[in-house]
Amino acid sequence: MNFGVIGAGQMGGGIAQVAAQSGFDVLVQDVQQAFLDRGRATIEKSLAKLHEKGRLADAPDVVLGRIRFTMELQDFADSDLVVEAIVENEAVKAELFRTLGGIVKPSGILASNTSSIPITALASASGRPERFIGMHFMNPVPLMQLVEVIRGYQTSDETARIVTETAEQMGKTPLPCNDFPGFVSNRILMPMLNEAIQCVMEGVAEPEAIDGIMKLGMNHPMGPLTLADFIGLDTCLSIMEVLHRGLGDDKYRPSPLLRKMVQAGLLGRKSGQGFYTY
Ligand SMILES: CC(=O)CC(=O)SCCNC(=O)CCNC(=O)[C@H](O)C(C)(C)COP(=O)(O)OP(=O)(O)OC[C@H]1O[C@@H](n2cnc3c(N)ncnc32)[C@H](O)[C@@H]1OP(=O)(O)O
Ligand SMILES: NC(=O)C1=CN([C@@H]2O[C@H](COP(=O)(O)OP(=O)(O)OC[C@H]3O[C@@H](n4cnc5c(N)ncnc54)[C@H](OP(=O)(O)O)[C@@H]3O)[C@@H](O)[C@H]2O)C=CC1
Repeated sequence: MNFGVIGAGQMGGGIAQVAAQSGFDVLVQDVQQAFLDRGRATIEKSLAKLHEKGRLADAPDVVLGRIRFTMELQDFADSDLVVEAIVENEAVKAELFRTLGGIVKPSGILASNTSSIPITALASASGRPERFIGMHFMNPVPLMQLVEVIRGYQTSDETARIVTETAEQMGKTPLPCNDFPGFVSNRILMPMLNEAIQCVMEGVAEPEAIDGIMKLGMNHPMGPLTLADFIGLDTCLSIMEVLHRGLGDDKYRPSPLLRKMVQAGLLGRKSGQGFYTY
């Protein structure tokens, strides 16, 4: 399978890596060489770690050898499946899919790894709504089991079947859902993270105590503020805005502190500072 990935950030890099681990020929695109270099370095580090633990079937070099890096969208003409993992912004994603729809061969499937943006709207932009779907991986992709498979209004049964089988070939567990704001994962997860941020703002407890209470009290692997920093506070804000706008209920209102931190450029782990310093 010719497997395409757009965006070499934390999600795109992880998706490309797992696709290559499964034996697919992978092509990754980003808008600057520096982002491609950073993505490649992250993949190398992750492969080395998995190899050290005996969790890779092939040598890291062999897996890496299946991944090509490019800045040209035209290179995706022959892709069988392209997964988009660029910034969580509907206008930017729609523009990309308008372009990709004119490049990728007609039988190719286009998928978005979006956390919350309506699949049906992106499908319309692509010009091939029956061969468009949400393929939502979890962070960190090499370690997390789930792929949420989101059908848009016009997604065909054939497209859903191919993408489900592909996720299984990647060693993941695909679970289906329909196209509603935030799908299942972020409709349930993100309000909890937002509430934890609101607790910081209201002085209910210090960040370390909030995280500790949720880790020790609920057996969560990471506290909500650590997880928000890990996901990226900009991505968390975008998701809350989609939930608030899409469901029209003030219970999804983004915390003003979350908004302020994003305005200040405190995006969590990826910027070096969020609720914690990295
Ligand atoms: C926003 C969205 O749209 C959707 C989302 O993705 S929401 C986010 C979903 N993800 C989560 O909720 C993650 C919650 N956290 C966890 O499940 C766990 O903390 C975790 C799986 C990330 C890590 O597991 P952990 O038990 O805490 O152990 P930890 O010691 O931190 O890491 C385990 C090992 O994996 C390694 N590891 C971490 N990331 C890795 C990666 N990308 N590749 C390879 N190895 C990795 C670590 O280096 C560590 O190795 P050592 O044992 O040698 O130190
Ligand atoms: N973070 C998470 O935990 C999860 C995120 N997602 C979703 O995955 C997507 C990517 O998130 P994430 O990897 O965290 O984000 P990152 O910021 O790590 O990566 C996004 C990448 O896409 C690049 N990019 C931005 N605009 C374009 C464009 N027009 N064309 C090509 N590349 C572009 C970015 O470059 P630049 O640096 O210039 O912005 C960056 O390299 C989002 O839709 C997000 O909601 C899904 C599951 C989990």
